Amino acid sequence: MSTVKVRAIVTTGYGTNCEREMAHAVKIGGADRVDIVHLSDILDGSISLKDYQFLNLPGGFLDGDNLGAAQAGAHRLKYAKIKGKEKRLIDEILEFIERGGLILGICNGFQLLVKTGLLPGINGDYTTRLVSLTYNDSGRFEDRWVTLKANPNSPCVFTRGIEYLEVPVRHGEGKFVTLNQDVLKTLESQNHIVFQYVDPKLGEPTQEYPLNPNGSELAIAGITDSTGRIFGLMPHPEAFTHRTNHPRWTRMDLPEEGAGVQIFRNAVSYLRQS
Ligand SMILES: NC(=O)CC[C@H](N)C(=O)O
Repeated sequence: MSTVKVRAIVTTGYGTNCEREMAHAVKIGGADRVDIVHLSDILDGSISLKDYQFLNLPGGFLDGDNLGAAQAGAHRLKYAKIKGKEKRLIDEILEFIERGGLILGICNGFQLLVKTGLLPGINGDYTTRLVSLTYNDSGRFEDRWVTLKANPNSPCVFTRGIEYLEVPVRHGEGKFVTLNQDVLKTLESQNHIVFQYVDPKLGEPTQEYPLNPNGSELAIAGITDSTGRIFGLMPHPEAFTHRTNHPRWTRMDLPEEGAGVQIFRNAVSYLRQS
């Protein structure tokens, strides 16, 4: 039995609103310690990512979605220096990745990962911005349950053993787009695509609304970097930790634990073994 203690950090502040849900999911996923930390405490140097192996970026409305969801937050991450150090937050995150840490960005956290260039992280390039998340085709905030299909060939450590997953989305800017067709082809051929929105009856990716709630290219709901250790997705697995979260729980025979927990359990197991 491995004795590695898994320490997870969940960031908050500046408009984040899913930190408690995410911390709860990480906890029942098996982490030994879960700290909810204000981004300002990292920026002022009082908390360091060095003390953690699992970085969680939750959903919300960072800076009120000003300039586009997570755009202002991405600038802070890339350009604000940590007090008393010559380092920026992004440098601390790059060191964290180098040390083998795991990063999970959900919804606003995913938007933050793509807008900084940390994803798609093709062949270790964590600074070039190649993809984005923009306004839903419907032109409105989408708050509904969707069905996802996992790519069995993706290196993503978070989705091991998952074939399909039902989870909610709640976003205004969830449409996944790429800079050009070459980027999209690379994501596909190098298995960066982790989750796609599917028609639950057919089990295949769909562009049909509302099964695909935002019009994402190739129905993409989540992607990973080349190592499989950085994962971002628009839907919320942390919002399905208990059977009563499911909209049809009174009519279905569901296990006590919600299916979203597996994402967090996989992360913790991976860290225990590494
Ligand atoms: N739930 C979320 O994290 C929402 C993200 C972002 N504010 C959007 O509406 O797209």
